[in-house]
Amino acid sequence: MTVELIEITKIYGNKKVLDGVTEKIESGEFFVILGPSGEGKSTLLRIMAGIEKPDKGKMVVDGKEITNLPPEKRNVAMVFQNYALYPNMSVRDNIAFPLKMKGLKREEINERVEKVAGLLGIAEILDKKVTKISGGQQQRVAIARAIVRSPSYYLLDEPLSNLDARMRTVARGELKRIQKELKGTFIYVTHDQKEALSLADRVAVLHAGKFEQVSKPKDLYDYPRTKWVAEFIGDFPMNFLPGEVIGEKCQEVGFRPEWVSVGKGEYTCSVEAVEAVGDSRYLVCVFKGYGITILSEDYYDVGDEVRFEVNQFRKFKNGLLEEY
Ligand SMILES: Nc1ncnc2c1ncn2[C@@H]1O[C@H](COP(=O)(O)OP(=O)(O)OP(=O)(O)O)[C@@H](O)[C@H]1O
Repeated sequence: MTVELIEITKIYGNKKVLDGVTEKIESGEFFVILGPSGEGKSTLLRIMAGIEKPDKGKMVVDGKEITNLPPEKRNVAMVFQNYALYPNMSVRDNIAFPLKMKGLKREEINERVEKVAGLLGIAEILDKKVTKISGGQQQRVAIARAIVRSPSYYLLDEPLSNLDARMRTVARGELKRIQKELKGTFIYVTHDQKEALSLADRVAVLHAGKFEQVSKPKDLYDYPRTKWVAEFIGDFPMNFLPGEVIGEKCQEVGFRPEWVSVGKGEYTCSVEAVEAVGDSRYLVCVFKGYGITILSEDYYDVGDEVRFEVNQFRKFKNGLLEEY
């Protein structure tokens, strides 16, 4: 189902945490809200869940306004960071709980629980106590419990954060597969850009109370609309130089560390620090008095002079991307 946010505003004390957030999330979309800590991601998700009320603005699901509906009337699935399973119950009873609350018949409950357990690969542990299964399995049970009711939309707040890095990558893949099978509208909050860029159909970057950019992951990386986004996205921030430094008639140019060729070209910079990643290295350099970072496949060390050329760049004016 489509989820529309219209001018959502939230004020705590004298701080405007959300300042008119507006966006239409399409049916079946995997929509990720990305932003640094404290920008209001969880607040926005709580408003979408109905746990919190906005000071201004509306929320519309499939054309129907639900701004003032409490969570239990919204048919929304929520998976939060600190999922709480019922420790005295089996996996099966945990997943079945929301259906029992709804008063469904036993056969229907069993059928739905088994279907969702199959989807999440936890069919074999249905009769175990939740205290006797691993953290990763508990996470899946929490997801299963949230999705078993066939909700209208799904809210996920950093649901994979207590898994280790390798498990997290596997779990991401599974989550994406589940979302496709369910054809669900997933709204997922994270501060982890790798997670956002690998999961999302579209990413919304939340900054200063607004969605500063809403784009496909690749566009967000290749065409950041503001300097702030360009510096926030990427292992290293985008490099910025006054246009004239590389002979361009514009206020500023921005280029990513890998948008250069190293070992040839008309420019020279000196290496101040090196960060090795796999078989490449980021060279943190000084170029004509400006700090830049470039990616090299060859070995360079601190103090070396490096030739390079810029293969592509973006033009910026007053902190905004010029039209492309
Ligand atoms: N109930 C509340 N009362 C007062 N201030 C709050 C309340 N909830 C959140 N805030 C403040 O609103 C801001 C946004 O908080 P929120 O938890 O939404 O951010 P976030 O982007 O989700 O951060 P994180 O990634 O760390 O969870 C913070 O400055 C926080 O201190």
